Amino acid sequence: MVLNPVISKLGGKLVVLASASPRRREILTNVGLRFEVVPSWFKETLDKSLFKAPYEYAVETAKQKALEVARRMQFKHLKTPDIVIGADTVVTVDGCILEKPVDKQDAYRMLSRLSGKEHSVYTGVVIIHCNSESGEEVEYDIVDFYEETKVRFAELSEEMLWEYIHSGEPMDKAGGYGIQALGGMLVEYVHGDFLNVVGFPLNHFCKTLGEIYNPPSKNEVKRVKYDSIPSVETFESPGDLENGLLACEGEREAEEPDQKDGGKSENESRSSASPQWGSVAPTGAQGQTGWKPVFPHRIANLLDGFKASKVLFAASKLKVFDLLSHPEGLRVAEVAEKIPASVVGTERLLDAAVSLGLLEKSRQGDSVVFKNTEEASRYLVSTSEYSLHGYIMHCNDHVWPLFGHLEHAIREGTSQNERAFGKKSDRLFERVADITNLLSKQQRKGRCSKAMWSICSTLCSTQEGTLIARFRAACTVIVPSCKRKPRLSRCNSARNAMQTFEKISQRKKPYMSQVDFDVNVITGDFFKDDLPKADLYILARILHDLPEEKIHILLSKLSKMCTPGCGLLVAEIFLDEERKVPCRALLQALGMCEGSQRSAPDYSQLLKTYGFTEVHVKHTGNFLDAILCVKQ
Ligand SMILES: O=c1[nH]cc([C@@H]2O[C@H](COP(=O)(O)OP(=O)(O)OP(=O)(O)O)[C@@H](O)[C@H]2O)c(=O)[nH]1
Repeated sequence: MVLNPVISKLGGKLVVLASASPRRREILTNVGLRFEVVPSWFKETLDKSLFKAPYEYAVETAKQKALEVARRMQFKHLKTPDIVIGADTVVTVDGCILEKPVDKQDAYRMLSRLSGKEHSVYTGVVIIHCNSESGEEVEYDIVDFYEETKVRFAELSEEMLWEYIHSGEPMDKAGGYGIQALGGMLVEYVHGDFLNVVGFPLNHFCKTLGEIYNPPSKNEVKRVKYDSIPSVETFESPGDLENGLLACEGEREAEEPDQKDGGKSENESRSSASPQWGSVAPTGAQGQTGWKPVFPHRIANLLDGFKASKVLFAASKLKVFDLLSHPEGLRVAEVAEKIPASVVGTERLLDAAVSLGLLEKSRQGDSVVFKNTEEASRYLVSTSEYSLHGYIMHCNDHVWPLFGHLEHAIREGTSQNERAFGKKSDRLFERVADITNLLSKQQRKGRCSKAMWSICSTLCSTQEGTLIARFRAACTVIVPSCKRKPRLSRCNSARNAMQTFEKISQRKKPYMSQVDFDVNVITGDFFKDDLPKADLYILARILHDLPEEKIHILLSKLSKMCTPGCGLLVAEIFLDEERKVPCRALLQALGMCEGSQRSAPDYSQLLKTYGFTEVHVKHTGNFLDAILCVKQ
């Protein structure tokens, strides 16, 4: 392309736009860029008081949006994009940052503030190059910039303001107006890049690409190791709501998205991810209607997805990751001998695991050796502290056969236990026990608890001296008794529990060493047996798979046991309110028996009827989300 040789340099790369903004998509599509759209789930709630200037806030938000997508794609979609583009647009007036209005009143506040004045529009843009070539952890080369445009509004009459607000246009736009449409009528002048106001400074973007590809100046490229990426909490803490130098009084910029009645909530933003999660066929500069075929990455990945899962399962079952934790690595023949398996089959398995990023392959003299990646050592070795081996085996031995009968499950609306295992059983844990019947009693116990244990490992981990309460053969009710702090006060108990959950769900530190209470293991049946007394009860992956009447029995029991101030932490995957995401919850539902997946507000409502009041909801993006309640 003569007009922009830089854009054409991106051809053949997997470019991802980490934005739900239709305007950004259109601007980039119009110049012939081929890309996928994966809207970011990053919540725009960074503490504004931490930034010296508004553009720094916009750039950092753009960066976090893009990084969230880069990381999610790598782990959830098993593919690393080449380039991720993120952007964030804010309006500043009188030292205040205005984002998207949350409702009509908020739009009114913003627009009346802009009336008759000049303001600045900043768009922060981040271009991330994801570098996974070295076979090590993905490195992110981050280039960022911002663009400022000055805009002056005419004096706006009340009538004009309200008519514009009632048009609905302000709601998903920074500063509450769309310069490209009706909002253009409010504008007296624009100094600077018009498209920057619309949400994407195209000219600056192309110049930056030019600098990167011709070639980059080392000083401008910040190379960031994956490990060193600052993890920004996407859950709003009360502190975020209270602080914020640049957040203006009376404005609701930092409110919980689900309280917004106008702006795009997190749920909406998340749910828009699915339909757009595919290749965008650009109309191109030649015309608006010409569709060009593009490779359907998403469908291709889905086609191969089951094979990739099965490679993970088979390698885990054959204890390949245990063998390959050997520091020097092993040759194919050595692995084959130890498994034991055929050399040719082993080689295929190891090569496939390398291609999936689970193993590393290198040359040592004349031989080729395989060893675990860091991630495999951490999560796939059966004896590792954070091992997911039990969960993987549960997926292989139980979930996999069930999903082989998915068409029947859908036609009949029932779980396919009988078809898969030749035996009717209506509860998950009984089924887990069924498939372990072949094992010795001791092994059976281990298998059940291991499977559930590693599913719950985002919540807790074993350590000498710590014990977990087990009911119905699976360790899913956890009853910590605060021995060192005999009884926490109501408020402390709640806060401590959630902080604990947050720490352990981040998977960064040895979980239980962070926990300041002891945990007792009690084996039993939580429907029949008495529950032990505790200050905090944790129901991890229990409620979703229970029918209403069993939920009632369990929650009534817990409600009776809990005195005011006692906590109940429910860990499940939370659906969004429109039941569109997360994918993991909806896929899990396909194999469920009598239960149902719920959203956080559904759980909150359910628990309320048993006297538990919601204190905190945590969407982790991990295996489990959590809702913490306190008994009133
Ligand atoms: O004149 C206009 N000004 C601004 C816009 C649009 O406003 C939004 C700005 O919001 P943000 O940068 O947070 O982007 P989102 O839409 O939330 O999408 P992300 O997924 O990237 O967070 C942006 O859409 C601008 O296009 C406008 O249209 N006209």
